[in-house]
Amino acid sequence: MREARAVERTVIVQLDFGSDDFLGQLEEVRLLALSAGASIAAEVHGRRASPDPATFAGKGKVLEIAAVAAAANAALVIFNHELSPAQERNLERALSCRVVDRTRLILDIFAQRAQSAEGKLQVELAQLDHLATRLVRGWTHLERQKGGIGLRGPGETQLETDRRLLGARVKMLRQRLARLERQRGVQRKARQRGEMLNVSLVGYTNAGKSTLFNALTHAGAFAADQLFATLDTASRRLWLPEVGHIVVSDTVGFIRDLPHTLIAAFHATLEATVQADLLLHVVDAASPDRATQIAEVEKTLSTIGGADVPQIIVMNKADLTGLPAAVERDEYGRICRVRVSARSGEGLPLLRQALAEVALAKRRDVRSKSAVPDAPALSTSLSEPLASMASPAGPSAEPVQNPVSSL
Ligand SMILES: Nc1nc2c(ncn2[C@@H]2O[C@H](COP(=O)(O)OP(=O)(O)OP(=O)(O)O)[C@@H](O)[C@H]2O)c(=O)[nH]1
Ligand SMILES: [Mg+2]
Repeated sequence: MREARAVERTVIVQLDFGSDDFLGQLEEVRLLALSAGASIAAEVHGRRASPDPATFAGKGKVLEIAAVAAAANAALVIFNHELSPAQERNLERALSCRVVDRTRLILDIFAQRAQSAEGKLQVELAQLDHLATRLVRGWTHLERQKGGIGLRGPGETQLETDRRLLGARVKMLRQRLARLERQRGVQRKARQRGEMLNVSLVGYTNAGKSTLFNALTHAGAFAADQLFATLDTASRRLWLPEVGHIVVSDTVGFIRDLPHTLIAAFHATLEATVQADLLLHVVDAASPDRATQIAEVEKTLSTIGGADVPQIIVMNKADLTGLPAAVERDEYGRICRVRVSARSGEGLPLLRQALAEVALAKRRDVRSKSAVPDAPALSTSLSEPLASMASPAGPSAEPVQNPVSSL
């Protein structure tokens, strides 16, 4: 949609309202800013009981930010918070430079990354939604002022035109998206009816989903130490010995407080993502924030209808934690957690085995439902791959026979 912009000197502002994860959130906004292409010139932190309604930060803090921004010759101030349109406006006036809040920052990264026609439409829709609230609120604000002094100016006409154009564009984008969604729905139904297992990689941004996707499928998906490196869903077939092909999809990562405009615009894609037979929930096991990140992913999954889809937790980046590859099984004997390193490849045989078990279970299920005549032959072929994989002769078999209980 847009060319990557020139590097902008940026000041990051984060206020502490009593969060128990101030440092984790600070680390995250740094990575977000860098992912958007900003250069971080300075940071301002502070503590407050609650946001100031007019300027979010208090008077003294706003003066401090202004001084820091001027000294750093910054063109942009990023607030790692959600600002109201009025707060944004007031701050821009007080700081004499552009102010971007967390939502707009994330929207900007999405806008830079979108590749597919659908992704671009979704990001534009989210941006217009975001802009619309600002225009509408700006408009009421202006209306009130102008009503007071009884003047009508070009600014008002401009806003009115923009608003009408905006409405038309939003409508057109929604129609185009609906068409693409219908097409995809048809493809998905066809896929789901089959015996082939559909697996989606989900997880917090930067957890290593694309790296794992590449390691499993030998696809060339873009993986980078950036937030939201992936925006478009990519699917590849993965061949598993004794099972055949399964389909694995790599998707957009989740983040704390994913802007609701984005969830709304990406709803169809996200929903399609989680309508898989199995979710591989990839976790950056080396991150000190992994517990919060897991909880955030669970939260997002439940808003997009994915809470009930079977899940295997993949504790990734084992090379950084120094812990060995391992699997953990639930009370029914099904693999529920795997520890791997997508980078070194350690533990991937265990993950493939977990996928094979689920794929075979789905096949069994589909065949028993449709009561195909060759069902008895299946039970033989089913037991073979599992037995051969569980054989102590196989290099990946050992940890499966001795599952660890605390990954
Ligand atoms: N040390 C180590 N780094 C890893 C591993 N897996 C991924 N990474 C690194 O983590 C960073 C993020 O990896 P990606 O695969 O792009 O992560 P992602 O979850 O797809 O991220 P988004 O698409 O941005 O949501 C990259 O720098 C990877 O090289 C791993 O097993 N070990
Ligand atoms: Mg990715």
